[in-house]
Amino acid sequence: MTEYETIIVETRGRVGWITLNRPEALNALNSTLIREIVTAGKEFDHDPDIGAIVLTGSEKAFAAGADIKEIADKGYIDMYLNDPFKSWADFGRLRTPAIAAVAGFALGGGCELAMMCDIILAADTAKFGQPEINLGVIPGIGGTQRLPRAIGKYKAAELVLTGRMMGAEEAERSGLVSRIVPAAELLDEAAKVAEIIASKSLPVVYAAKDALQAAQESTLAEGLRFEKQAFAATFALDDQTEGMGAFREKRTPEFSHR
Ligand SMILES: CC(C)=CC(=O)SCCNC(=O)CCNC(=O)[C@H](O)C(C)(C)COP(=O)(O)OP(=O)(O)OC[C@H]1O[C@@H](n2cnc3c(N)ncnc32)[C@H](O)[C@@H]1OP(=O)(O)O
Repeated sequence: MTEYETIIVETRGRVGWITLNRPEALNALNSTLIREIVTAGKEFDHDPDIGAIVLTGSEKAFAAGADIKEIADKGYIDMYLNDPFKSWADFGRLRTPAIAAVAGFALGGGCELAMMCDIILAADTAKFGQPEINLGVIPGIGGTQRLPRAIGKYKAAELVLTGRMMGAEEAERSGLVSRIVPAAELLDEAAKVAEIIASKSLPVVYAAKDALQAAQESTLAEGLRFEKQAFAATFALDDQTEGMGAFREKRTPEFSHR
C-alpha cells in the first residue's frame, strides 16, 4: 500500500476515499498533493473491488487552487515544457466514477479538480471560482474549457474574467453542482451516492461514464453513434441477463461485474 503525506486514503466497502489533507494551506495543490491524488486515483481505478471514488477536502476548503507559493517563481519553460500539471490528465481519464464532495473554497485548480469528477456534491458553505486573473494568469487545468461546458459561455466568462467567486446556490442554479446538501451531511450524502453507484455492474457503469464523457467531447451525431454501440455492448454482459432477469423475478439483482 502506498504511503501518502498530503492525502488520507481509505477504502470503505466498494468505495475509495481520497481526503486532501494540507489544512495549513487550504489544500493548495502543490506537486506532492497533485502526484498523490493522481496515484491514489489510479490505484483505485486498477482495483476491481472499487466501484466509486469520493474526493473531498476539509470544512474550510476543498482546495484553494494551485500552490501559488510553489509556482510563483516559475517561467514559461517550466510551465510549458516541464508542465507540472500534466499528470491531471490521468485523473481526468479515470474509468471509475468520481464524486467531488465540496465544502468551503474550490478555487482555481480546486474548482478544476472538482470539474474533473463526474458528480459534484456541494455543502451549503461551498464557494467556487476561477480567480487566476487576479494573479496575472489564466486557468491552466481545464477551467476555460470545462466551466463553459458546465454553466454556459456567458456565466463562465464573467467568472473567469472577473475572478468572482460564486456560492453553492448560484453554482447549483448554474448547473455546476449536482446537488447542495447541509455541510454537516456532506460526507454521509457522498457516501450514499458512491455506495449506490458501486452497487451497480462495474462494466455497465464504465460504459455509462464513457457515453457521458462522449457527450462532452463530440458532436451530437458522434455521441449518439457512440451510445448506440455502447448500449448494444451491454447486451453481451452477464449483468444484463441478471439485471433484466431480476426485474422479471421481482428480486434485487446480484451483479457479478461480468
Ligand atoms: C491550477 C492553476 C493553473 C492555477 C491556480 O489554481 S492559481 C490559484 C487560484 N487560487 C487562488 O487564487 C486562491 C488563493 N487563496 C485565497 O485567495 C485565500 O487564501 C482564500 C480566499 C481562499 C481564503 O482566505 P483566508 O483569509 O480565509 O485564508 P488565508 O489566510 O488567505 O489562507 C490560509 C493559508 O493558506 C495559504 N493559501 C491559501 N490559498 C493558497 C494557494 N492557492 N497557494 C498557496 N497557499 C495558499 C495562505 O497563504 C495561508 O497560509 P500562510 O498564512 O502560511 O501564508
